[in-house]
Amino acid sequence: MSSQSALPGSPFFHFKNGQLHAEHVSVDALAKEHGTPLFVYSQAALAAALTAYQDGFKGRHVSIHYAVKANSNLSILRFFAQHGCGFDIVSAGELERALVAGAAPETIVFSGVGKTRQEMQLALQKRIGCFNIESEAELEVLNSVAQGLNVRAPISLRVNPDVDAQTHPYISTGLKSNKFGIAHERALTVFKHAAALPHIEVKGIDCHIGSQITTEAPYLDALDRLLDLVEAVEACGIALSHIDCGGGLGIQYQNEKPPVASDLWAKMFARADARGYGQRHFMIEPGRSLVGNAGICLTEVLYLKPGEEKHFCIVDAAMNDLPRPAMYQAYHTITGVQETATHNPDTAPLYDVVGPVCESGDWLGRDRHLHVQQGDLLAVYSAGAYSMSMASNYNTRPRAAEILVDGTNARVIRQRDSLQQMLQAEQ
Ligand SMILES: Cc1ncc(COP(=O)(O)O)c(C=O)c1O
Ligand SMILES: N[C@@H](CCCC[NH3+])C(=O)O
Repeated sequence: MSSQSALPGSPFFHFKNGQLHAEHVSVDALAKEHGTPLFVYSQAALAAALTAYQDGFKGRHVSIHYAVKANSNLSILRFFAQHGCGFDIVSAGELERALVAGAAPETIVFSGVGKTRQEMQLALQKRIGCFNIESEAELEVLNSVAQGLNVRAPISLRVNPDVDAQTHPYISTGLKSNKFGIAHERALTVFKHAAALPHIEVKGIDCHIGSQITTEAPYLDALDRLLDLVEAVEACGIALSHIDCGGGLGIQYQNEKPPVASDLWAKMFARADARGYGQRHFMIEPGRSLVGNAGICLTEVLYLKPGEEKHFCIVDAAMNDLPRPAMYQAYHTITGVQETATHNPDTAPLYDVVGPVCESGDWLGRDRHLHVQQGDLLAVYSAGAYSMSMASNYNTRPRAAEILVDGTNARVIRQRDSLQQMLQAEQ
C-alpha cells in the first residue's frame, strides 16, 4: 500500500525522502525548532478544500460561511475572509475573532441555542447579516433587544427537519430529540409570528443536521423538508431571500468516503432545480470539511511502557490538545514522521498511544501498529478541525503552538501558552 495515498490530508502531508513533509517543509525540522505538541497546517490544503466547494457553485448563488468553531485561529479566519468566505459564529468571542480577521459584518451569521442579550446587542451593533433563531423564546428576546436599539434584527429560523444524519450521537443535531432548531411542524406558525414582530426582519430559513456526515441522503432529505417549508412560508406572503443548508460534511479520518463537496452540491442543485428553487441564494456553513484534513499534530514519544495486556506508547500530546478520541472515541490516523520506521506496517507491535493526563480516557489511538522508540516523533492526522479549538489547559498544560505552512514558508500563527498566561486570570 502506498503510504502517501493512505494519509488523510495527502498530498499536502506526504513523505519525501522518508520524511514527513507539510507541503515543502520537513515537519521534523518544525518540531525541533518549535517543540511539541505542535499543530501544523497546510495553506494549500485549506485552498483545495475551499475550491472543492467553489467548483460546484459556478452559475449558482451560494455564499460560504465558514464555521469558526472548527478552527478559530485568526490566521485561518483571515485566509477564509480573504478568499471570499463569510462566517458562522456561535458566541460574542467568535464574532470578535471574525471581525478582527477582517470579515465584513454582513457576511456573518449567528447560530446557537443560547445567545445572550449582551451577545445579541453586540451583534446588532456590529450589523451582522443574520441571526439563526433556534427557539420561539429566543425570537422574543431578540425582538426586544432590537427594540431597545431601535433597529430591526435580520433573522432566519433554524428548522429541525427530524432527519437522521447517521453520525455520532453527540454531533447529530437534526433529530427531534436534539436541542437544536424549531420543530418542522411549528416552523410555519413561528415564521408568521416573526414576520409580524416590529423589530424582526425575516430573511431566510436554515437547518444544520449534524457533523461528520458521510452520506448524501440526509442532506437531500433535509433539503426536501426545507423546500416544503419555503413553499408554505412564501405562500403566506413572507419572502425568503436565502436558504441556509448548514455545514456538517464529513472528512476521511480512517477509511470513510464522504461525498466530494461539488458532487454533493450537484445533487442538491438537481433537487432544487426540479422544484424551481435552484437559482435562489443558498448559504452553507462548513467547518470540518474546510480545515479538518489541513492540519496535523506532532507529538514526541516520551516513554514506551510494555505491559502484559497492553503496550503503551506515552506521548507528549494529550486529551487537552486532541479531545476527539476521549470525547467521541474518534479515530485519528497516527504515523511516525520517519516513513520507514513507523508507517503502521502490520508486523509492528501494537500500542495504545496515550497522553500524560491523569485519566484513563486520555488516549489518542488504540491498538496501533507502530515501530517506535523513545524520542521518536509521531504525527496525528486530521487534526485541523475541533482539535485546537477544543483544546484546554487541563492538568495546567499549555495549549500547543500552531504553524501555517505555505509552500516552503512556515510561520508561527499561535504561540504556545506560557505558564504566566495560564495563571494570570487567577492572580
Ligand atoms: C449551526 C452549525 N453550523 C455549522 C457547523 C459546522 O459543522 P461542520 O464542522 O461539521 O461542517 C456546526 C457544527 O456542527 C453548527 O452547529
Ligand atoms: N466537536 C465535534 C463536532 C461538533 C460540531 C459542532 N456543532 C467533533 O469534533 O467532531
